[in-house]
This record gives sequence, structure tokens and C-alpha cells, in this order.
Amino acid sequence: MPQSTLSRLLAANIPWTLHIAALLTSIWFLSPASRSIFLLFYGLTTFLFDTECLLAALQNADEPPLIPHLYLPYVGHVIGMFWHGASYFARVNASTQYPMYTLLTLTGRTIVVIDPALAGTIQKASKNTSFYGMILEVTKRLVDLDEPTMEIIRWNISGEHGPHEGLMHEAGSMVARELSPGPSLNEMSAVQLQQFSMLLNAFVPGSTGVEISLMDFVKRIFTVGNAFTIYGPQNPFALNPSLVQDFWTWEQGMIAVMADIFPSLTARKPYLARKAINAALEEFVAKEHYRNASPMIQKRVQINLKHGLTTKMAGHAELILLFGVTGNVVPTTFWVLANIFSRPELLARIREETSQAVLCMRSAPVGPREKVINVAQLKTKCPLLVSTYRETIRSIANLSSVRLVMHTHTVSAPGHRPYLLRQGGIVQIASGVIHALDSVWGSDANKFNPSRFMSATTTNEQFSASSSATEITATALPKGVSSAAYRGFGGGSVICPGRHFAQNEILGFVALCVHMLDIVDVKTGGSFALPVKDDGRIPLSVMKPAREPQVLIKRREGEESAAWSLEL
Ligand code: HEM
Repeated sequence: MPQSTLSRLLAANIPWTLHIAALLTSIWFLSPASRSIFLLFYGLTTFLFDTECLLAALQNADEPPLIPHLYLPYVGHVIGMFWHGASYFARVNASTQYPMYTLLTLTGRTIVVIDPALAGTIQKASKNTSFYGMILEVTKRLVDLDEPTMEIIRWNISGEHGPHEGLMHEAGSMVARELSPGPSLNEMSAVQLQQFSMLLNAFVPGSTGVEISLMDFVKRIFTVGNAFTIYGPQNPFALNPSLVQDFWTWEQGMIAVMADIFPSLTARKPYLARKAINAALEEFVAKEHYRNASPMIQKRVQINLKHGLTTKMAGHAELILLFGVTGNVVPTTFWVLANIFSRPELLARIREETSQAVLCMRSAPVGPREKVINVAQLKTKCPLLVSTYRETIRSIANLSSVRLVMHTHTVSAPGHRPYLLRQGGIVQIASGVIHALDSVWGSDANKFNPSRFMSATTTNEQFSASSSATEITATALPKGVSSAAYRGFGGGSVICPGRHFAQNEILGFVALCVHMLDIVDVKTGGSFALPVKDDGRIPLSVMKPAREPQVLIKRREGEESAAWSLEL
């Protein structure tokens, strides 16, 4: 046995002296029958408390260090992750502060990365790690895809038959192209901004206010507006408005449905909600309503059918994109609004800053006044608004970037020793932990600082390394912070293709709310309190609030009859 292993065994948190003393005592003082019972219980206790410490000591020293669970081998960390959600990664590493570490999870190993430099290396496109290897099983369970469909989807995900062949590559690059800055993105954003304006003018029509949960307000406008934009006038929500509620019921119970343990009994509500939406999406494809949808959806459905998906499965496949389109955007918009409207001073500054983007204030001789907000100007001329948006995302995005290790290999990054990653390990780049590191963001890392990303000059977007698509925004990463540390949209080879679209809609909608509306506490009539974040869930999107504020939404004084709109 090499000395280093022996010394690690001796240094491990295992009470060797106690074990030897207990063994000798049982031999000397107990009868054979009592000894057997004693050793059985002692052995069980030792197994519980010492197994992971032993495995940590025996582990290859080049691997990320294994953090033993204190008393429950193999399942302890799994329970911890379910119990504490993404916040578990910070808890478990609170005393050790390793840049990268290993947790035993059932029969596998989860490698947690909390250092941006290592994250930057791991997230690069590589044959050694795979995003789809991890995510496809989750997608299958989330939206209910059958095995023949999965076989079509899995074909060539690792690129062994070429980089462009197979459904995933064809559909993925088409979606990324359609959502990149350019004419097709502009076309979609223009339709969407017009929808938002119409919906908001109608939602708060005159001088009477609306009492509602702030989250429900955002859900209603965004689900309907986005469905129209992406899925066209014959989208499932337009044909059957009750599906909006079903969609969010499913979203809230996604984890339970995904667990797939008799979901019709254990997760009845979200299971039935999914069934209703899936039926509507099946019809959307079967009746060819997609032919009136955005070019992105027309192409996506046609690619799915061309590769052999049935109309039923092509319908179900749209549910995951619907989630991609709204699942993060709705809670993000909620938090941007909450961060601004709960801080009167910030609200006043943003109102003033964004008033320069209210382009056309024209008074028609008759009829309502028209006011137009230009979104391009919000992005380039309103650093406080854009910085508030980015800071909001930093403070709520705790979804890990996940990769499956396909081949054993070594990763290294400046300032770190090389780390050995074994085949079969699941890497999780812990975005929530990285977003809260003092070493990255400074001593106010845990505070909300709306000016954090403000930049004096308009710069090219630096928030998405390894991406060819750039966009001009009036914000920059703080000095010394690498793009791999800003993880709201993932990073490297798997960066969210919808981030430009999301930025247009969120900035536009928030600016519209800021100018058109007062959003106040329903009881006091003053600013509502910023809700606490619910960081104890396994995240499938950005964090939700622990409690949704009930608000009164009404037109600002003088804006009762104005017709507001957004343009790109
Ligand atoms: C604030 C809003 C949004 C946030 C925070 C967000 C975040 C993310 C994240 C973290 C990922 C996964 C990256 C990884 O695992 O490393 C992702 C993937 C994705 N997002 Fe977004 N997203 C947002 C809005 C959107 C929108 C509006 C769309 C579509 C219009 C969209 C479409 C997608 C798609 C299709 C993927 C999968 C990418 C792939 O398979 O390669 N997202 N997003």
C-alpha cells in the first residue's frame, strides 16, 4: 500500500483507536452470543459513519476530493440535495471550500464545480463531456416521450456520425440560428412586443386598478403573449385559455411528475395538467396549426416529423420548448419588477433614465395619447435598467450546468492543480454558489446592487463566452470577473439560445410597467415588501419567491387614457 494512501487512511476522520478497543473488549469481555449481537450493531454503526470517510481516503488523489456524508453513505447527499435544493452545494462545502469536489450519490459520483476558472474549462465543447447525455432522460420524463421517439432523439448525440447529423443537432442549431441577433429574432421580438403592449393596455384599461398576485400578473401576459408570438394565432392557449393555468400547474409539479412513481396518484394535479396540454399540442401538430406559427416552430415541427416522430410525439416535444420560452422568463420578470417596485428610490431613477427611450410622445387631435418605448434604446442608453436586469439574474439563477463525463480525462485551469474526471461522473457547475462568491463579486456578493453591471460606455456583450452572437448593451461585467462566473444563461457549449429574445421582452415589458403603472401593496397602498427567495427547491429554472406578493396594479396618474406600445 503506498505511503500516501496509508497516511490518508490514518488521517481520515475514522476513530481507529475506538474500533480496535471495541473489538478487543468484545473478544475479552463478551460471551460468543452477546459478541455477535454487539459486533452486528457496531459493524452497522461503523458502516454508516465511516464508509464515506474510508472511500475518501482510498480515492485517487488526482480526483476532486470526496466530501463524506457524516452518517448516511451513498444516499445522504442525495437526500440533502432533495431537502435543501441547490443551496446544498454551498452548505456541504462551507468548511472545506474546495474549488471542485465529489459527492457520492447512490451508485454514482456527482462532481460539483464552484470555481469559475474550472467551470470555464469544463463548459467548453468537448468529446469528453456531454450535455445531452444528461438532459435527455429528464426531458423524456418531463414531457412524456415514448421509447421509439427517444431512439430517434438519441441518435448521434455524441456526434460519432458527424457534427450536423441527427435530430438534436439539426433542431438545436436551427433554434439557435432563429434566436440569434438578426432579422428572424427581430421579427419575433416585434410581434411579441406588440402583443405585450396590447395585453397590458387591456389588462389595466383605465382608472380602475386590478388586485392580483404579482406572479400571476406576469404569468398571464407572458404565457399568452409568448404563445401567440412563437406558436401563432392558433396556439393551444388561444384556442383554450384554461390551459394557461394547466401549464403553470404542471410547471409547479414538474419534479413530482418527473419522478414518475405512479404520477397519476402521487402527482395527480400536474400529471392531469400535462395530459391536457399535451393533448392540445398533439392537435396543434395534427391539425397543422403550426403552419401559421413563427418560422422557428414551422421548421422545428417539420424537422421532428422528417426524422420520424409521430404527430403525437412531435406535439409532446413542443412542451419542452414552451417551458424553455416561459419557464425562466416569467420568474425573472417577476423579480425584476419586484426589485424595482419594492425600492421607490430605484424606481424613480429607472423612470427617469428610461424616459429618454420614450420616443414618440404624440398627441393626436382626437383619441388617446400614444406613447412608444424603443427597446433598442433601453439596451444601449439605459445602463441602470440593464444592470438591474443582470443583477436580478445573478441573484436568482441557481440552476446548475450539468454534464455527463463520457471519457476519463484530466481538466486543468490557471491557478489549479489538474483534476481527474472519471467516466460516468455527473458534473454540476454550481451557478448559485458561484454567483454568491465574495472572491468573485467582492464583499457585497450577497447584496443586491442594481449598479453592479453599469458601464460608462456601451460595450459589446461579454456575458456569454464561446458564443458567436453578440449584442450591444450598456452594461459590462465588473472588472476581474470572468464570463464563466456569470451563469444565468449557462455557458460555453450550452448557452441559452433565447437570451437575446429574453432580454428584449423583459426590458421592454418592465419599462412599459414602470411608465404606465403603479404597482403597490394591496393592503397598504405603499411599496410592497421584497419577498424572500425560495432557495430550498431542486431548481429547473430560476428561483421563485417563497411567497407571492398581492398587489394593486393601476395606471399612473395622467396615464389613464394613454395608449402605450413597444417597438424594437
Ligand atoms: C431569463 C430568461 C432565461 C434564462 C435565465 C434561461 C436560462 C437557460 C439556461 C440556464 C439554460 C441551460 C444551459 C445549461 O444547462 O448550461 C437554457 C437553455 C435553453 N434555453 Fe433558456 N433561459 C431563458 C430564456 C429563454 C428563452 C426566452 C428561450 C426561447 C425563446 C430559451 C430557450 C432555451 C433553449 C432552447 C435551451 C436549450 C439549449 C440547448 O439545448 O442547447 N431560453 N436557458
